[in-house]
Amino acid sequence: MLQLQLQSWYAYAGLTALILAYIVGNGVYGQQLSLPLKKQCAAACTYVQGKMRLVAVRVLRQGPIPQHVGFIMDGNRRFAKKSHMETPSRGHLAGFTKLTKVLEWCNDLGIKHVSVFAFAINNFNRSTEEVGALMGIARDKLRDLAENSELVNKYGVRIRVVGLRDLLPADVRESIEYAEGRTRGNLGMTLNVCCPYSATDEISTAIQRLVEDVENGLLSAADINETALEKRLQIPGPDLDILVRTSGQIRFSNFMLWQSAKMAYIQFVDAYWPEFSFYHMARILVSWQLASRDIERRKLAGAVHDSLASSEQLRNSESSSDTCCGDRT
Ligand SMILES: CC(C)=CCC/C(C)=C/CC/C(C)=C/COP(=O)(O)OP(=O)(O)O
Repeated sequence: MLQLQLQSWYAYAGLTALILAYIVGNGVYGQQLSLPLKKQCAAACTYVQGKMRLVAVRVLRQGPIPQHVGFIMDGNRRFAKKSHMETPSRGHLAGFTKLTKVLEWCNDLGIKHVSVFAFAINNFNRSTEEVGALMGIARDKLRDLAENSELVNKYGVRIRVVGLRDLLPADVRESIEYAEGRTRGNLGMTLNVCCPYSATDEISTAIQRLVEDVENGLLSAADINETALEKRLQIPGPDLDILVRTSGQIRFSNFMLWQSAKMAYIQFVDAYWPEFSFYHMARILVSWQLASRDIERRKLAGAVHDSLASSEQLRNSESSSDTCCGDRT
């Protein structure tokens, strides 16, 4: 056992030396390194990073793990420009690739619900080419994800798409139905893809549903409360524990406002979405873990406050029904 550990430490030490040699060598003699050697060094770097990530995941899993994390994947076009890509849509493609990585990390960390802002309702105002490219990505990649990815086949990720689906072209809707259908029974992580979505639309649609249910006699007007509205929202599952927005912009852009209203730990990251790294993710998780005891205390206080408020409400409604309407039987 000890021998095995020693051997792997030797391997790490060897690889670290190789990487250092690469960094130093590349800086000093960079032009002289042959291409195969450069490739080998780069592969060694990736290998060591992967191993370090596994160790970090193990350490992080010793602490509390958030149930639901939301991502505003911002900065794809600026990334495309900065990287001299041909079109902004290349940035969105890079954004999708990063999304699959992030889902892998979340799965490894044991996060059960992930929600991502893939397309805002007002993104339809962008150029025809860009909207077309984004629709193409949604059509092809959602099908691909459901069909061929390790995330779905090995880890049992369930895909759900939320938002105003009727606004999407028929071929995109078909892919969505395929992806949702194929992953419906999966019990691993749930991925909510918000597309085309806005939080204010989600809330006003829920209000509309409440009104319809009251009109159809399925709900009494007296029973309208937070819980009744919540049940009619499109994004299921627990409230957000963490909301991450990349690209350095400090705003919510109408994403999951209801679900982040109570206790979401908001994190703005100064990197474009395709640049978001495991290091960013780990740093966010550690700071949430450090704050989590305080968050739990506040949640508890909030729950006590809510239950006091609702019993007060009940008393008031009982006394007002006593005085104004007589019996409720
Ligand atoms: C199917 C699926 C889940 C696809 C996901 C692809 C993806 C990452 C979409 C995000 C699209 C978007 C509008 C990002 C915001 O960055 P921006 O375009 O506003 O960039 P900017 O802030 O630099 O202008």
